[in-house]
Amino acid sequence: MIVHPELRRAARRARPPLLAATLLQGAVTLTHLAQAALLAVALAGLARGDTARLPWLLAAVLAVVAARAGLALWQRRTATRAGARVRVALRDELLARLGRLGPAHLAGARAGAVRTTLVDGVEGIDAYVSRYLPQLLVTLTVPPLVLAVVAAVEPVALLGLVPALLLALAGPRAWDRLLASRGKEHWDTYEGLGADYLEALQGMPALRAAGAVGRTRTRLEQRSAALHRATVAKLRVSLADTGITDLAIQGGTAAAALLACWSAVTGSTSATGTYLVLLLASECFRPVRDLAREWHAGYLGASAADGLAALRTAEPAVRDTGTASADWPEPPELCFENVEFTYDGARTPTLRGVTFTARAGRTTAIVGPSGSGKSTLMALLLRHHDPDGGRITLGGRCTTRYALDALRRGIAVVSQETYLFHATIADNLRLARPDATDDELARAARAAGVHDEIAAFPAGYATVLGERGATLSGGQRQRLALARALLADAPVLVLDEATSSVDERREADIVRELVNAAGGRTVLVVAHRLAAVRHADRIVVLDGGRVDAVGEHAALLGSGGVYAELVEAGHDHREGLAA
Ligand SMILES: Nc1ncnc2c1ncn2[C@@H]1O[C@H](COP(=O)(O)OP(=O)(O)OP(=O)(O)O)[C@@H](O)[C@H]1O
Repeated sequence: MIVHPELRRAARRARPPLLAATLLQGAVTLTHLAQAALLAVALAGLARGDTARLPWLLAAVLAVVAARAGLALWQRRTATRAGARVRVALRDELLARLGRLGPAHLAGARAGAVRTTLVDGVEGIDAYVSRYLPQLLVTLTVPPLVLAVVAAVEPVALLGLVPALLLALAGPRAWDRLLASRGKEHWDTYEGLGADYLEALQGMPALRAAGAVGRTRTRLEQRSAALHRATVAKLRVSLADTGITDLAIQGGTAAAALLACWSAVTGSTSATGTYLVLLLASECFRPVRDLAREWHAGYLGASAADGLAALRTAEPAVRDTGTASADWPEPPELCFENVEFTYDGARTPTLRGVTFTARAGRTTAIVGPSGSGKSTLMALLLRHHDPDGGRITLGGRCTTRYALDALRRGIAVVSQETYLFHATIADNLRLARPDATDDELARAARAAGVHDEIAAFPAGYATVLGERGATLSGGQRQRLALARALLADAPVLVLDEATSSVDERREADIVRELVNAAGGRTVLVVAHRLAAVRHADRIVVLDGGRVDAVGEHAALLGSGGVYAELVEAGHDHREGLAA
């Protein structure tokens, strides 16, 4: 009888249908009691040779059976509705929470584990809440009622029923802690296996390239074997639990029957009373038996409760306390003012006193050696983290004063990791703006340098992409993501290595086209290859988390320093390739 607070909280979301399902479950149980009473009267009549009322009694039994069938169907439907309400509300809440947690949380969590919690964990909660909980309430109320009736008819039978009932309900509680820990063990293994499989599937090209497919298969087999062991261990405890319940039920029923027969033989009870006790003794345990059955359906939910609670209550890396909307009348100016930042657990700061301004409606490039902190700057701008010192302002206001959703909607981002969905090209583009016309799609795709290729596909914009855009080249994927960002029509556009999969000559053209298409937006371009950013209005050079220089291409090149070294390194690399 594990009632985790998370499960109680889940149940509160569907109180009315759950209450109705519980009452209907109670009504179904009462039909069993009514049937037992009618049969007891009929059997007692038969024993006395009185058959006059028999047809009526049998007709009443049939009516009760029919009523039960109807009530059971109604109950099942109501419980399913309650379960669906819990499931939908819980998934919505968890997805919203994941959205708020943002990439900072996902960097530390495994996608497969989160998927398992969201899908299987929530399904388990549904079974627990819609099936186990109503049955639990019925089990706690109906048997005492039956005992009261038995006490009125044949008190001595209580000597068999009460201890057995107490044993059936309280005995398995001794296992609760073990049951909970085995359930958790099983859930953790299950979650880990799900995460491993997802990772192996997504990383198959890398595994194949590294010749590691066989090793991964062996590891997955070991994980599967561990899951099998955890399942058996869990079942063993669960079966011991069920075994005790069954033993108590059978012992209690037999003892009550013997005591009722003894009363009948000694003549201290009427025939009707004896039959009633015999039949009620079995009915007294029916809810307990049903509870044991529903427990197996709800056990997964009870095991997943910790994981769900952890996800639901995980704290985002930043607080969403701002209220300002990000509807700037003009593209906003962006300022980094003395920004300091160190990742959790890192020994050295990633950004040290970064100060620069990206002018409104202009293109600012951020360049620097690998690891200099370019992507971290973008992560701070989008408030995946907040600076430890200094501040970032957009349109003259600190980013923390904007509502997070509004801020992120105001900044369209294309990063080096694009995500395309298993849907048509048009659907993928319209993610950014569902009401965009076909002409607007084509215009954005043209600016991103991908329209001609789309038009050359037999189905054009109706071409269905493989999962994660697997049926496109890396460059095509990036350019589609660029088109999507342009369609979003946000006043600030961030291109974080957005064209790294495009060949160098094409990259410079695309960035130029994009900046034209961005038409007065405030654009930030992070790029390794300097050809792509040499025409930017302003270039910020980062080195080791500090701003090394700010200026235009020619001036930066002329003054030597890190920028000139980067340009030089680019030349050397190209010459090396050409040689
Ligand atoms: N989530 C993280 N947790 C801890 N350290 C991180 C995290 N992300 C980045 N870092 C560290 O912060 C530093 C800056 O990384 P960042 O990705 O911002 O550099 P970058 O200039 O964008 O590099 P690149 O050009 O290679 O993409 C690196 O030393 C990196 O190891």
